[in-house]
Amino acid sequence: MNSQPYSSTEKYVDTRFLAYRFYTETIEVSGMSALAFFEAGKASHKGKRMFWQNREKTFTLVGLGHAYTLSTTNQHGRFEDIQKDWQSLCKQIVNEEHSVQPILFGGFSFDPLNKQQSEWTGFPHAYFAVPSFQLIIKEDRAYVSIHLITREEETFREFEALRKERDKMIHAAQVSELASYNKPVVTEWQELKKEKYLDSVKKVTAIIQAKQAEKVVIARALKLKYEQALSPSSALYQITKEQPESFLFGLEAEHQFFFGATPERLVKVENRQAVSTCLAGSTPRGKTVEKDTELGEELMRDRKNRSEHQYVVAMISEVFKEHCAETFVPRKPSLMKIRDIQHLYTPVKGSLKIGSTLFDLVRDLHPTPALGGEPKQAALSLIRQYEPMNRGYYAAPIGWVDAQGNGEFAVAIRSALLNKKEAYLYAGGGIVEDSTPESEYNETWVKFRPMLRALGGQLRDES
Ligand SMILES: C=C(O[C@H]1C=CC=C(C(=O)O)[C@@H]1O)C(=O)O
Ligand SMILES: [Mg+2]
Repeated sequence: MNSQPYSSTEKYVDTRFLAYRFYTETIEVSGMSALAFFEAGKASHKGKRMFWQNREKTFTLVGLGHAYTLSTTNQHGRFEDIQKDWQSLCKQIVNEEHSVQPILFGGFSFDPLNKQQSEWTGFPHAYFAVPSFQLIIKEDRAYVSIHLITREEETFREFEALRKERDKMIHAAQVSELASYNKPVVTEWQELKKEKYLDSVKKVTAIIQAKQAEKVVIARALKLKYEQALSPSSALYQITKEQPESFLFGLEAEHQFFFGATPERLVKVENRQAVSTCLAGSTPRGKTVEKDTELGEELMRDRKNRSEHQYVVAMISEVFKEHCAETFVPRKPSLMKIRDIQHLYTPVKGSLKIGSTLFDLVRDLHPTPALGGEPKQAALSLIRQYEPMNRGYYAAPIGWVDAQGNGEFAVAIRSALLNKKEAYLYAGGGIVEDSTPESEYNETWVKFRPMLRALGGQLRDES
């Protein structure tokens, strides 16, 4: 089954990987908590762990250790580079597995051309890894795979050592009492560059009114400080408990941990069927059913929010038409209601054309006008000019791909970066011609809520 990765899309072949052998071995294990397995990797794989759970909760992935990492400094061809290297690596897979496939997990930064100094010291502009130990939970069954990618001829001993380590971590994850974590205690709070943010929204709105762009997403950050170093396991525990209806992701890079609970899918490809999500336009949840319904109905009728949303639908539909033989787009949005917020939502579907891949869609979709703006390049340069920060991986594509080119990427919003005893939280909103700084500022508070809950920060009561 692995002999023909990306079967119809042999655009890229690279000889650099010919000397490598990619060994995989999978066993099925009885029920295990993904979080317990993540925690079991702490001693030996801290800084090299990953976590993913899809929105439907039908697919969970934990990766521990790096069998191989892929990165690139090529700012303009980073999506192609990662795809090409992954395809080349997959050709070196020695033994076929039928139950599960090896997975490459990682992400891209939002904008490699943004040169502002930032807190994102551990994260290159493209950062992907094949985990040494991969746990997959799907259809209520759990599988642990070992991956070994090596140029050595003699692998028997190395593989034996990996098996021993695997068994130790599985044992630890199965027998350890399921940890529960208290929320961390915040000692200090900062709204970073609040005045600059408000001023940027004002200026960008004026630029849009002067017809130099149609929509631009402007974001800001909060910085929280703690007495103790923050724990990735604790952060994942909180979002697993509190944000069940979102994609959950976590990615370690050296001593930093980027994680989040995002409702927004960038794109999924399964058996050459592609799905994306247009998500833009927001209002809080109401305290009562009546209030909630009223807020939802107002959102559906609201001119400003409908226009924010429509730019996203138009752009995603355009990209899908390029890469898909048939595209399906509902005529009007519906509401996506999640714990803290309601959004206008339009799913887009299509069947991939021969020659198009998941990475092609990621490259052409990112950033959609839900995170960048319209027109794309003008919006990106306005963000570089006016937004008082460097987004790093916030609002960027995070996700996975398997050896056959199936996979899924989410848009990394409702997210935070943990950096030792500090956390940076990010949120933004779509600026259109009738935006106001105050309402955009209030909207960011609603979007901060999932991460504030996970990280023990104060919630602002909005409704
Ligand atoms: C930019 C964010 O959200 C985007 C996604 C959904 C709704 C949005 C909005 O209504 O402005 C944003 O475009 C964020 O959560 O930081
Ligand atoms: Mg908005």
